[in-house]
Amino acid sequence: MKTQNNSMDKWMRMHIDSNARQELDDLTRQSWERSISYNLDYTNALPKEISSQEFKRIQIERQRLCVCANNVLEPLEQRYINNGYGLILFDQSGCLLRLYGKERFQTWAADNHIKIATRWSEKTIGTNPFSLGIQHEIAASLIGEKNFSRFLINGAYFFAPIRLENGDLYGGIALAIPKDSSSDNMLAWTITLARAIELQLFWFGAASLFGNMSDNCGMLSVDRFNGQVHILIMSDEVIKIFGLPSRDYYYEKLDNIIPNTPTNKSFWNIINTDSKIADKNIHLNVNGKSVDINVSAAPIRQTKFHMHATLLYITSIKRINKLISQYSSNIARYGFENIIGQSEAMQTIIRRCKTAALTDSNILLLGESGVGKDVIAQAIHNNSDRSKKPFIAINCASFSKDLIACELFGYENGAFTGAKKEGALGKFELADNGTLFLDEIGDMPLDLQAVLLRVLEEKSFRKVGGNVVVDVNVRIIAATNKNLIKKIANGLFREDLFYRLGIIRIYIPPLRSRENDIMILAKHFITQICARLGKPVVNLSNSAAAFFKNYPWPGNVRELRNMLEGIISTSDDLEISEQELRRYLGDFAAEAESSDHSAQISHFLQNIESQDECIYDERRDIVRALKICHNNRTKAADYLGMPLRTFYRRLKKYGLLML
Ligand SMILES: Nc1ncnc2c1ncn2[C@@H]1O[C@H](COP(=O)(O)OP(=O)(O)OP(=O)(O)O)[C@@H](O)[C@H]1O
Repeated sequence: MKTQNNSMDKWMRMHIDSNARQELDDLTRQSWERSISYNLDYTNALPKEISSQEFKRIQIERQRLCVCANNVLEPLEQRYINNGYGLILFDQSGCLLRLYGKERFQTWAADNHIKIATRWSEKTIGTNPFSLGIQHEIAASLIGEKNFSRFLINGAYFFAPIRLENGDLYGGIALAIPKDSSSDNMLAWTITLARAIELQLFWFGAASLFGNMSDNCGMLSVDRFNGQVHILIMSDEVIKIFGLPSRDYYYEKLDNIIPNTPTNKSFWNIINTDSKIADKNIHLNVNGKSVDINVSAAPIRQTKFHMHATLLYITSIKRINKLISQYSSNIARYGFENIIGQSEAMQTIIRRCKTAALTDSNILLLGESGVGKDVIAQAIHNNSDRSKKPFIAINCASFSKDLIACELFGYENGAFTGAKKEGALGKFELADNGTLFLDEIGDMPLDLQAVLLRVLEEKSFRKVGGNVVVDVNVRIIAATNKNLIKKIANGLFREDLFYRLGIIRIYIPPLRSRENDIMILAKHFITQICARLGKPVVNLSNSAAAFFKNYPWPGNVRELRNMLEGIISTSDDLEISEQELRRYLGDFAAEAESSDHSAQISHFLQNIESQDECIYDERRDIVRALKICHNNRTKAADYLGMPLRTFYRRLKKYGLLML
């Protein structure tokens, strides 16, 4: 009783006599001076109570701190903490989050107004070790009378800050004990506990960092405790795949995020059976949205740390499909540097294509089969702003009428018998933000042409069997070896689609009319083929070279390359002779010789319609646009995708202003 009275006397003296405060260390004394200046009622000063709503918010915000502190302190609370003392967890603002200790401690704490959902600041309760430690981010201990408020003088308090890896203050832990029971090394104990909590925070922080290392594959790790499944790691990619708001989901119950409903049964089976699985495609409903994922999972058991977790690697099916497409046939390998051609025609084409690549307008490539439309489309893509995005090609002639719609727009799950369960992405979605190359556009069925036109105009579409509108940002490059003008005249190709696709129209002439390119291309292919076959580079004899120039090349560049490959791979001669060429071409060579040049061409090209009409005729296009738009110039300019001012300049240029 005497000591208690002594302590009370000392405490009173410190309140009324500044000399009595000289024995305090500097930081504590300064805090006392400030507390006195606040005019606090030190006999009744209490920490501020926090509303339950605010406290709930703080608990969610500091979920990570609470869980990591629980991991360290709960085992202590159960086994080692004796009845007399306890531990107190604070957040970085001095909010008391949790008390750990047996019943006697809890009662003692309550008697001294040490309760959860209270905020401990110097301004409300005067000098106390918790706010002192938080304010200066230091370990602090205050015993009995060194505390400002009457309610703290019965105890001894040892506070240690809890910091994150980057040094930021995250909270604090305090050991509280009735004053008479305190001993010397208690601050060291508290600091050790704080370090243990920091280590937990670091470990989970590092695990999350690890989970975020890949942008493509998400990591979800869950922990099983008392029959509940909690989230340990949910990487940013998983948050994105599930379409959830971006925040910390640490230790949230998994079924709050992915409800354990029949739709999500396959996913919950993985969690509940806790087995190892690889690459399972799963359909989920998260937050009311359908999500298709590919999952690999592995259980983690760590007995020493009581860890019973499952680690899941999650990738969106959308992404996998995209990769499959990207890495199968859809790679734009060619740049303009790979396009060989010294002829004036080819040089002009390359110049025009380079300019066109910088715009976002649709491009229509016209020309016979094998002239290089595909390689030019790739080069345009690679020279455009979209070069880092997908280049997706589709050959419109190689699908049936029904299939091509699925190929272009994809389908929803169960859209038709035999459809994949998880549905499929179409080329439009795969090409989002990139380029869609519609090869052989002249062979697209008429009804699909109407759909395509709508997609080009609205920049959105519906999947086959689906209702959801999918927005896309795709640049179209279309190509054809068909005479579209003739097709339009025969009602087989939509005129409006022709104009929409051919905002920029580029005609690639056949090889026979690019005489200068034949030998350059031949030499280029010879070097390339010989290198690939590991053979010394072969020459062309003079007469073979002369034969080359006179041959009509109905198959254009493709034919030239195939012929050279056929000859080089079956002969060991170091020179390609004219005889060799004749032998390879057989009847074709004889035919080529037996008729005059123009007859040869028409013979070989009987299936290829003249492209001359396809050559870009701007005047004709403008007249046609005006006719379609009933002479409304604004509409006609829009129809051609031309700025109005340019349109007027063209009207003037072609003497059409009076129309
Ligand atoms: N200027 C060129 N330089 C280099 N290689 C070329 C050139 N033009 C065409 N080729 C090659 O010729 C072959 C045929 O070209 P490509 O497939 O681009 O023709 P295409 O006009 O798209 O034919 P199709 O109409 O049949 O689809 C390809 O292997 C391509 O690499």
